[in-house]
Amino acid sequence: MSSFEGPLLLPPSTSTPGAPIRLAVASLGAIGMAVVEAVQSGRLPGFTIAAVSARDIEAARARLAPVAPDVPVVPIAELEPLADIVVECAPAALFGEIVGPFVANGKKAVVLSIGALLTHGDLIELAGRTGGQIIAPSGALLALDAVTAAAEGTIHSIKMITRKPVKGLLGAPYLEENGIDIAAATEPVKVFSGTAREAAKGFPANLNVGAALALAGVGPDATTIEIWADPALTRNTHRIEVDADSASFSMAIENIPSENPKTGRITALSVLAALRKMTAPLRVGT
Ligand SMILES: NC(=O)C1=CN([C@@H]2O[C@H](COP(=O)(O)OP(=O)(O)OC[C@H]3O[C@@H](n4cnc5c(N)ncnc54)[C@H](O)[C@@H]3O)[C@@H](O)[C@H]2O)C=CC1
Ligand SMILES: O=C([O-])CC(=O)C(=O)O
Repeated sequence: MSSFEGPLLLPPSTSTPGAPIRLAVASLGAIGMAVVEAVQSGRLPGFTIAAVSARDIEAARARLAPVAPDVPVVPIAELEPLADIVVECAPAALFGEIVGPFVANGKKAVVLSIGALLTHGDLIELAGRTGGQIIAPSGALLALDAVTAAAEGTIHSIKMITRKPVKGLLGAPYLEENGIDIAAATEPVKVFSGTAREAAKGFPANLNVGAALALAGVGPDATTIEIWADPALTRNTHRIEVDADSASFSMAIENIPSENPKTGRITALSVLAALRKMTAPLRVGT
């Protein structure tokens, strides 16, 4: 469950009509920095970076200096009063601390550590009570539009097969707990087969896409995940296979890693696309 135990404050605070929507970015890793750079360069009209948080405040100020010298770097607990929306892109363990204050105040949270949502159902309920909203963009995955549409009917089965370069999986608790050593692998190794819930627990920094697929479709216990470490790969690849009463489909994505080898470059772009859709006169896709 969430560690967030803050107050439930109603009604939601709002920004001045016509003013840019104020974004808080937590934190300044591969995704956060890409979002800040895009907004600062004017690629997302109508939005402004109001504040960021980081583990090392001085290092973050130095990182921001060339692109956003005036943006305040503040502790996570100080973000909410400064912004309308938070972009959560920090280690999963900080999820409740980052998202809680925003949804408690009827605000939106765009979240990337989607695996953490499986143990923070209380925050979804909280958002339901306050009028806040938790938005999980497609991130590094594809086809969530078709999965959510199929879920309006009956989905018979959903499976995802993830293949990652070895360095995209190193350090995952599941590997350490089960004594699986992939560092010296010379051919593809199947390291996990189970449910999306088990995958989120065992690979908290590597498999948010499994949790996203589960939440879009039939839930974490009915979604099947297979994970392979493949030393020949340079891209994180995800193939999903869906069988529903409305359609059957299988789709795959090959993600070019960002500066963080666990994270595909497309993830930060999906945040920009999700934010843009919030105010766009035309929305394409569900
Ligand atoms: N939904 C999706 O499809 C995807 C989700 N993700 C998830 O998004 C999140 C962010 O990913 P990346 O940007 O690649 O991670 P990253 O590791 O590049 O950045 C995380 C940042 O959080 C900072 N941090 C650590 N402790 C902190 C603290 N106590 N307070 C504030 N900041 C702190 C780190 O210094 C780092 O700058 C991760 O949870 C990752 O698993 C990543 C890729 C795809
Ligand atoms: O799901 C994740 O956390 C990251 C991922 O697989 C990718 O970027 O391809």
